[in-house]
Amino acid sequence: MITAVTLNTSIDKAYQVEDVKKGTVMRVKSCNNTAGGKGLNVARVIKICGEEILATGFCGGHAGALLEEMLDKAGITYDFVHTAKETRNCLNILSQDGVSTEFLEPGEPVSEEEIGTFLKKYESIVGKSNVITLSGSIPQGAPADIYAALIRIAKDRKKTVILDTSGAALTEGIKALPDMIKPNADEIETLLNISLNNRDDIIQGAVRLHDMGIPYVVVSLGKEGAVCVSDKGIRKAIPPAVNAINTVGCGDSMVAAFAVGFERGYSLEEALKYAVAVSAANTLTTTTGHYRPEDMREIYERVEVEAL
Ligand SMILES: Nc1ncnc2c1ncn2[C@@H]1O[C@H](COP(=O)(O)OP(=O)(O)OP(=O)(O)O)[C@@H](O)[C@H]1O
Ligand SMILES: O=P(O)(O)OC[C@@]1(O)O[C@H](CO)[C@@H](O)[C@@H]1O
Repeated sequence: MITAVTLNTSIDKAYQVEDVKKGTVMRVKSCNNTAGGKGLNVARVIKICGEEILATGFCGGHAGALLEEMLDKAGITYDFVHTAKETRNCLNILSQDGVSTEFLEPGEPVSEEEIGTFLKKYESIVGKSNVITLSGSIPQGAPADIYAALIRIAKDRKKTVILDTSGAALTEGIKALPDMIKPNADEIETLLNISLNNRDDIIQGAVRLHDMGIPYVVVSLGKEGAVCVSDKGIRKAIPPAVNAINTVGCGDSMVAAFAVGFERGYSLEEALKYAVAVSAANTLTTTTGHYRPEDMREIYERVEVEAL
């Protein structure tokens, strides 16, 4: 089983509009609500991939109840700590030119008691999982090293852990050496306190992170695909050109597919090719953290993998 942790859940609202014009009244053409926060996108994609998934983290209030209802409809098993405060909303405004503008609420604080309850729940859940994904921002009230604590608990039980976050949560989290991280170029710059000027710099940055003791460092490069630095070498996978309509959740789709790859024991090449195909397929639907299997299969055949 794979467990997807989302500490800062949200009801994600994807608005389709003609255009975004600051200072005007804009009518929304359609609104697509999904159970969000990065880890729930991961959970949805893992479910489509066909693996057993458990979603956990915090949720609360009416929005929390709605979120659980959405997961029920999607057939995703969950076990959340219910918070006294309401789950947040995040907005993704998709204009007709394909540009996406996101507004992410910070979310309400969680209490010390709620964190304690979650840690107990997590310990029991981890025992039943093979792979754990830790995704997204952390709620106010949670310590910056909370992911480091979750990684240590999982690694003590010999589980595979993927960490996908940013800022202080990432800086602190990598100290516990997760099995995989998926930083973008900005995050590598912050982690290593360097500036990256080209593709070679990005790869060298990823190599440095790998040398610190992180077995898989995956750097996603948008429509150019992704590079993975690992003990088995450095591989790059490039997707075919696609008509992307919504790139929000692509990073989460990539994490989901890697989690599935670890669960199934894929080789480095297989896992990277699969992750690039799943994440590229995610761009072809307006639903965040979703893909059509037929799109993925068609893209998979055309993903090119090369050794660097
Ligand atoms: N326009 C695109 N065409 C094809 N594939 C894409 C496109 N955009 C993203 N992808 C796929 O999704 C993966 C992740 O995308 P991206 O690099 O944008 O991630 P990210 O910045 O980490 O995303 P997020 O903000 O969702 O965490 C890419 O490595 C690629 O495989
Ligand atoms: O605040 P977080 O959890 O870091 O990011 C939240 C979020 O932007 O991430 C997803 C896209 O990756 C969206 O579904 C969601 O709104």
